[in-house]
Formats: sequence, C-alpha cells, structure tokens
Amino acid sequence: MSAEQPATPMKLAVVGAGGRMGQTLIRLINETPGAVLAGAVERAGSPHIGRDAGEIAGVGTLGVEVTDDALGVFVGVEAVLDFTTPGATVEFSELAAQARIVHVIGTTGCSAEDDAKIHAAARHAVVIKSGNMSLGVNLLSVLVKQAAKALGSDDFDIEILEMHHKHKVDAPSGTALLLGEAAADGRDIGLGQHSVRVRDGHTGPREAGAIGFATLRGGSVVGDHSVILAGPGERITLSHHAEDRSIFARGAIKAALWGKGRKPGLYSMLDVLGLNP
Ligand SMILES: NC(=O)C1=CN([C@@H]2O[C@H](COP(=O)(O)OP(=O)(O)OC[C@H]3O[C@@H](n4cnc5c(N)ncnc54)[C@H](OP(=O)(O)O)[C@@H]3O)[C@@H](O)[C@H]2O)C=CC1
Ligand SMILES: O=C(O)C1=N[C@H](C(=O)O)C[C@H](O)C1
Repeated sequence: MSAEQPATPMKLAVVGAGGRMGQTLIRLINETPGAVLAGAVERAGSPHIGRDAGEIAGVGTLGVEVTDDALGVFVGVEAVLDFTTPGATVEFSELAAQARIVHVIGTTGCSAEDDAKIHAAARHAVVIKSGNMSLGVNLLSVLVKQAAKALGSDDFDIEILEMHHKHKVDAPSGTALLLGEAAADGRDIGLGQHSVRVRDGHTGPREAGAIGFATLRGGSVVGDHSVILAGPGERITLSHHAEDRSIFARGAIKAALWGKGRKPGLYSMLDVLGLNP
C-alpha cells in the first residue's frame, strides 16, 4: 500500500445504541478518522429496532440499521463498544469471543461472577474493560496510588466521594471503585477487605486503614469524583469533573483502535494510555 492511500477504517459496532453512551459513541465514531460505524444493536423489543443509528444519535442518516441480532453484527465488524448492563455485557462477551473481535467494556456494576465470565471470554478475544474510559480519570488513578503510598494509613484516612445524574443505577460508581483499587494498591492492601461502602446509624469511630465511599445522586451530573486524604491538621483532595460524555466515548474508540491485532486477553485503559508501570 502506498503512503498516500488512506488505511481502511476500523469497523465498529455499538451495543446499547439508543442509550446515553450509545448515542454519544455513534456521534463520536462519525467524527473519528480511522473508524466507521458498521453495526448498532439494541435489546429485543426496543423501540429503536429498525431505525437508522445516525438518526437516533442526531447526526443524520448513516445507513446502519439498529438490530437485536448481536452475533449477526459481530461477525461483520472488528470491535464492539459496550456501555449497557452487566447481564447484557456478559452475553456480549461470549458472542464477541465467538466472533474473535475486540470488546471494549464500559459497563459498570458487574459482580465478581460477571467479571469471572468476562475474564473467561478474554481467552479468545481482546477485552478492554474500565470503569472510566477518560484520560483524566486514568491519570488521576495513578496520582491517587502515589498519594496513598506516600501518606500512610497511620496518619491519613482515605474517603472517596462521587456524584452522578439521577438515572444512574449502580453504586458506588465504577470510577469510585477504580480509584479505591488504586488507593488500595498504593497501600499494598486488598480493597475488598478494607472498603466501607455505606455508613448509617451508630457506626463507632473510623477504623484505621479503611477506604470509605460516599454516593450522591441527582440532576444531570455527568460524573464527579473526589479522593480525600484526611490527615492531622490538613487534607488533600484529588478531583475529576466530567463535563461531557464525549470524554468516555473518545477513550472507548481509542481503546478499540489500540486493541486491533493484539493478543487475546483482558486489558485496562491504563494499558491503552501507556500509564501502566
Ligand atoms: N466506563 C465508562 O467510562 C463509562 C461507563 N458508563 C456505564 O455505561 C453503562 C450505560 O450507561 P448509560 O449509557 O448512561 O445508560 P443507558 O441506560 O442510557 O444505556 C444503556 C443502553 O443499553 C441498552 N440495553 C440494555 N440491555 C441490552 C441488551 N441486552 N442488548 C442491547 N442493548 C441493551 C438499554 O436499552 P433499554 O433502555 O431499552 O433497556 C440502553 O439503551 C452504565 O453501566 C454506566 O455506568 C457510562 C459512562 C462512562
Ligand atoms: O453511569 C454513568 O453515567 C457513569 N458511569 C461510570 C461510573 O460508574 O463510574 C463512569 C462515569 O462516571 C459516568
């Protein structure tokens, strides 16, 4: 191929095409050189079935009809971008593995059992999964790990605060958990054994080494996260504020392009962004 010829754009599919992230992804793929929308999937019975994906996303006709035949779409594309629900994502991971395509997973709220199934599917497909696909949050997680390591649990207590729009169905957010994992990693402890996800009533004093979570929901907030390191007489707050869903969509498209031609396995956005040590 000569240098002047444009490379063939990577064929992407969006599942959950009618959702908040699905529509944002369709719009952003349409603006991204090197990527093309080649499939759009919604659940059986959705009012979006049979409609044009571009019309749903408000970017005009793209010639891609929304269907509920996920496998039929997956065999004709190179990657699928998935921001849906845990149950749907587990099913899509099995189909993406059958079709041997890249599966980018932004869905949050997966149980340990869901994650084990996704891990199994990653034996046959390139799976990139993250609770937050934005550059800013992934960089923040690196800073949180450093801060948690430098400021030991004898003196500094870690609390994670998040706020999202009123439609969000899972808590704590995937991002809050990702930041909690980063803090736990920095302290060389397991998050599972040290997290306090709810406080109510007469809780007694805070346990040393705990990583606490607090969840707020309301309005149209796209996603706010703060990691607070509270010490004797001083407090450090590391924060990220998402102003627009396009930051997540851009990250997901970048992940799909990065995943092309890679060995099957489970990867994170830190791998995609080159932020893994
Ligand atoms: N990692 C990241 O960077 C980000 C992650 N997220 C996560 O992405 C997920 C989706 O968020 P959001 O877009 O706001 O949610 P929405 O509810 O707006 O969108 C989800 C879409 O998935 C569809 N869906 C559900 N089940 C299926 C199925 N079996 N097959 C096909 N489509 C299906 C829904 O259809 P219907 O409504 O008809 O049920 C809906 O259109 C959440 O888990 C959220 O936390 C969100 C933003 C960023
Ligand atoms: O549901 C959302 O909207 C978001 N979900 C992700 C999360 O659970 O952290 C990412 C982002 O904050 C928006």
